[in-house]
This record gives sequence, C-alpha cells and structure tokens, in this order.
Amino acid sequence: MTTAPTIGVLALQGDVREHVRALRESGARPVAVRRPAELEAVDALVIPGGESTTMWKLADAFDLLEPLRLRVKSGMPAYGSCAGMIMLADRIEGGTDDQQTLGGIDMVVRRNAFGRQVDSFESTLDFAGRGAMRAVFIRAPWVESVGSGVEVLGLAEPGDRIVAVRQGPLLATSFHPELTGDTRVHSYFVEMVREH
Ligand SMILES: NC(=O)CC[C@H](N)C(=O)O
Repeated sequence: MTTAPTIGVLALQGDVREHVRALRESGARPVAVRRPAELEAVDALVIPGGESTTMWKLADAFDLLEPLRLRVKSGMPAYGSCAGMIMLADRIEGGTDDQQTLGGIDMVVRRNAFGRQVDSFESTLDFAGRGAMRAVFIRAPWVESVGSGVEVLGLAEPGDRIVAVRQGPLLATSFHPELTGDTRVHSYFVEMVREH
C-alpha cells in the first residue's frame, strides 16, 4: 500500500479525537466510524477505550455489532485500546452476564484487573522492543492468558502483567497511547496495516 491507509476510529465513545491525531501523525488518513457504510469504507479500525459493557450495546444500537464481527473475522486489521482490547478478546473475565465482545484474539482478558489495586496509574514499559514508553492505565484490563498464536508485545508493573498483544492483523493494549503524545503504538499499527 503506497498511499496513506484509511483507518477508522470507532466513534461511539472514548478518546476519538486523540486517536485521530495520533493516526494522522503516524501517516494514516483517519476517519470517524459511526455507521455501517463508514465501516465498509475503511482499511482498518481503531477501537478506543471507554466502557466495554456499554460499547457493545452502543455498537448493537448503531447496527455495527455484526458488521464489526464480520470485518474482524474477514481479516480487517484492528487495534483495541483498553475497552477496545476487551472487545477484541475471545474470552473475558469479570464482564457482566450478558456482555458480548467481537472476539478475534485468542486470549482471556480480565476487566478492571489493576483496578482492584489502584484505579489509574502510569508505568514505563517496552512496547514491541521499541524502547521505554510511558503508558497510562485507566481502570485497565490485563491479559490473563493467551493462545499459542498470540505474540506478547508488552508487560507492565505491577506484577509483569501482559498488557500488549498481537495476533495476525489484530493488536491490543491495556493502556492508552493516545494520551501521552507518543505515537509509537499507532505507528506500529499503521505499519501492520501497510504490510497487510
Ligand atoms: N479506560 C477504559 O477503557 C476502561 C475499560 C473499562 N474498565 C471496561 O471494562 O470496559
């Protein structure tokens, strides 16, 4: 792909503007996605943080849940941050009884996992071997376990928990890279989309 890839940002809740800015700085053409037709037009999608229990209901109300599942299943690159990570998990712990995800990454994600110790915090971690990075966690999940096809891209204190993973065209982080002005995670995703 030689031209800038068109990357959607799911705009139902969360830091849409910040993701748009980080994607633009990383060489992509970002667009907000709220409708099925907008989803169809993108090469890839970012799913921001928010509240995963609300996000799937909003996606359902906007007639996006099934189209999202289909596109993820058919191999569209997607990057989920925090609640977005939960949306990309095949299995979750600590969800509500009726909670649904899109799935796609063979992992178990525990909701509000760090939250039992502390609500929000910052940590420094190495993302995908690209050097030390400041990471912001807000009522963040962690990855409890991963299947053999999942690459672990980052661990965080406290507890050396898995907080960044990739499986094929799907990327997920427990933290919010859109809040620190460090575009390395978005650049990594844009590279994934270009190589796709
Ligand atoms: N900042 C976030 O996205 C928090 C995630 C939220 N705790 C959830 O379970 O969906």
